[in-house]
Amino acid sequence: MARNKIALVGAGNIGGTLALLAGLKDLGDITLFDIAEGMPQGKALDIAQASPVEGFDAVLKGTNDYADLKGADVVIVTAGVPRKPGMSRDDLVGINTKVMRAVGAGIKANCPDAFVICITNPLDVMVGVLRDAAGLPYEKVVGMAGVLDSARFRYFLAEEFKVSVEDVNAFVLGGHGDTMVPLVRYSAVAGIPVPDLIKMGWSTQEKIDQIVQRTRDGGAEIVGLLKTGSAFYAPASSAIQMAESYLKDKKRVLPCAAYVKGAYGLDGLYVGVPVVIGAKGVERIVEIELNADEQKMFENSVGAVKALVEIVKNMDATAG
Ligand SMILES: NC(=O)C1=CN([C@@H]2O[C@H](COP(=O)(O)OP(=O)(O)OC[C@H]3O[C@@H](n4cnc5c(N)ncnc54)[C@H](O)[C@@H]3O)[C@@H](O)[C@H]2O)C=CC1
Ligand SMILES: O=C([O-])CC(=O)C(=O)O
Repeated sequence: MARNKIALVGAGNIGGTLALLAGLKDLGDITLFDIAEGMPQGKALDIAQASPVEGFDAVLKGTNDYADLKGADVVIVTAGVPRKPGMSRDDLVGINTKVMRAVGAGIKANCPDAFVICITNPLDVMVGVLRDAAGLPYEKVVGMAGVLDSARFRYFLAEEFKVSVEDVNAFVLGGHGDTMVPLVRYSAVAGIPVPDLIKMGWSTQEKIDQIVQRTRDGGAEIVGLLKTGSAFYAPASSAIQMAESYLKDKKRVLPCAAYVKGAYGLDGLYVGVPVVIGAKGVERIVEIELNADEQKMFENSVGAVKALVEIVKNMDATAG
């Protein structure tokens, strides 16, 4: 059987990490695309030279030509600009909208059958712009954020409870911004809900509230430490988990920015909700019940995403 082909559009911090992880996990052949000349070629060669040591067989190619996306089964998009300290993700909307349109056109022309995972920020809005530019079916274009936000939440909870990260389940819904909604009620250790663990004296409501806030600020915490860019190891791991679920038809239930029409009372918007990812792409939107508080927070987050969608529309109107 021929190997799958993974195309990475954007070969920067996340793109390079994605290429290494895809190799280590034997996901297939890897093409690294970037507009910077030489850089994707250099990273591809470097990772190829790690393959004999790590023991994986993959064709690694670096390129500046969209035609090399032909035949890609999965495309992961990180092209664009990351934020620096003092900026919000939303400040990237102008510059990254232009990049998403160029990338979408490249995907449309070369690999319209691929499953596309967008990572570029501001995520929920960028995945919509990318989808529209690529013209792919909605279920084949999805955004990565919820897996990352939930991983941060899980990590902080595991630290607090002094248990393995593997035994902590948690969900973060909504847009990938300051309004994201870490769902305490749906978070659990080996099936024991966090509210029960508080009753059992494992933690306090106050500490859990602090963890919720640290999760919301998770990206900014790393931007503040790195100073020159944003997180890239955990974002790359998160997108690879989504790609693997598609390629292996694992049907993982993962929080992703998916196109929601009907569920959650939404009328067609990309926003973070739990979905099932399998061979058909986003195979199902999982509509969980939200209590009044959770619903209010979710609506607030949806409102923030919609406001940014309007900004993109206004940019277009102004540009004529
Ligand atoms: N969704 C999420 O949870 C997360 C999203 N991000 C976002 O991911 C994006 C990438 O982050 P990094 O890899 O750290 O940035 P980076 O700056 O290291 O890499 C971005 C790459 O995109 C390339 N690029 C720029 N314009 C391009 C174009 N038109 N076509 C192709 N390539 C182009 C640049 O040359 C650069 O190599 C940023 O927008 C960042 O905010 C970062 C972390 C988490
Ligand atoms: O904070 C940022 O700009 C990058 C990002 O989205 C994250 O790490 O969650």
